[in-house]
Amino acid sequence: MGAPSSLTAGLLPKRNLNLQANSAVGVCISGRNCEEKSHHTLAADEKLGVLLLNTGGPETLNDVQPFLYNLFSDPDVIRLPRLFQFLQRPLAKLVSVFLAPRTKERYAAIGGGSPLRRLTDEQADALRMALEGKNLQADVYVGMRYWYPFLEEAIEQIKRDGTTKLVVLPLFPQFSISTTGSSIRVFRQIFEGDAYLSRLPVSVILSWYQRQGYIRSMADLIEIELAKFAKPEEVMIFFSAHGVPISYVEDAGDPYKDQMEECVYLIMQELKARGNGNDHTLAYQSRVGPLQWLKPYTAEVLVELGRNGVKSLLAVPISFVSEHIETLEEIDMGYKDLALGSGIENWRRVPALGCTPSFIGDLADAVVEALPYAKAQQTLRVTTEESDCP
Ligand SMILES: C=CC1=C(C)c2cc3[nH]c(cc4nc(cc5[nH]c(cc1n2)c(C)c5CCC(=O)O)C(CCC(=O)O)=C4C)c(C)c3C=C
Ligand SMILES: [Fe+2]
Repeated sequence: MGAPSSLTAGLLPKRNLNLQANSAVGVCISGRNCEEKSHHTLAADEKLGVLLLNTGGPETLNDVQPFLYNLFSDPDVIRLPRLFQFLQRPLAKLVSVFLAPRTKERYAAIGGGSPLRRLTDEQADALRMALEGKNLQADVYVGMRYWYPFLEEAIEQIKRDGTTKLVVLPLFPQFSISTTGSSIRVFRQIFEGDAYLSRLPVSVILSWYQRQGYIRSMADLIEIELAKFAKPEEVMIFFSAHGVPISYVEDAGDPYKDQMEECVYLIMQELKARGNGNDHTLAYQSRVGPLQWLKPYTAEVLVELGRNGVKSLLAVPISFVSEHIETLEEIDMGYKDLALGSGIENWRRVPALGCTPSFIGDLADAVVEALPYAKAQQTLRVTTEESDCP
């Protein structure tokens, strides 16, 4: 099983991360304690559901502004002091209208919309089949935070289908308040006060970046791309993670940065164990707005590497498991042009994991391992002392 999860090492300080109120879920921090592998049978009358969480993305250019409005209306994306929270929606309107024209151009450059819905549906199908291969019948649902199919719709369907046990699996390897945290908050709000849902045993996988199956799948993809360079040993492996404002980490206790660093460390360890001694670096992309975000910024590091004489670079998107605008446009177009203009001569990018069989198989294992932790009417406690995982 994966390396010890740092999630439990105080990475979710009790300070501000508001995940501790009453909730009808158990927590399985997958890859850490849930060792009993892949052998779980459901009673004949049980109906298992797996809910995949993702952001969603605009499917057409007309969807872009309302998608951005939904995104910036999220108090976990623009975090306002309580006193100013009445400004959230007007601000979301303003920012979404301001950003829409440029964002539309960017979605136009990747074919007129986000592929995220199609790709997530494909992952859901692949996961359902992988579970079937482990003799586990499950309905796999997709719940998007900011666009169709919305999380709320997915939960309605889960109820309509008479689900008797649910595993919640965010498609983000690392936990951030702005991604998994936001979806789980909404999930809990919906569950509270609903008679059926509050009795439904649920297991939430908060992060899974340390799972061996995921780490090995990433290392496989990196090795495949490395082999395409003329001199693989001279390639700089450049991990580019989605950024978040620094205040998330420093003030709100977001474990995202620590998990990201540990994730990169584990992938590099795996590559080293396979005999790859490449240099590597981690930087953060996709900054929006005037705040300071996690540093170093991807654009700045690329320029610096070019200036320092790095000639071959392999970009590895590390916070995403499917292709979307930030891989297809931001990295493949923006950062690639910048790198080539800065002196880097050989550029390649590792594809997102998508439906890579070893990866989907590992997600299926994570689901199976989470099952014993499904609980109803429990307190969702995710700090060191209070995790439900033994
Ligand atoms: C780990 C993944 C992500 C983190 C962390 C994250 C934080 C974050 N994002 C914004 C602003 C935007 N996000 C947008 C789209 C978008 N973001 C993610 C992932 C993370 N976001 C995904 C998967 C998507 C959908 C991509 C698609 O193909 O549609 C957008 C719109 C697109 C763009 O401009 O790039 C914005 C804007 C903030 C402010 C934030 C942290 C606070
Ligand atoms: Fe985002």
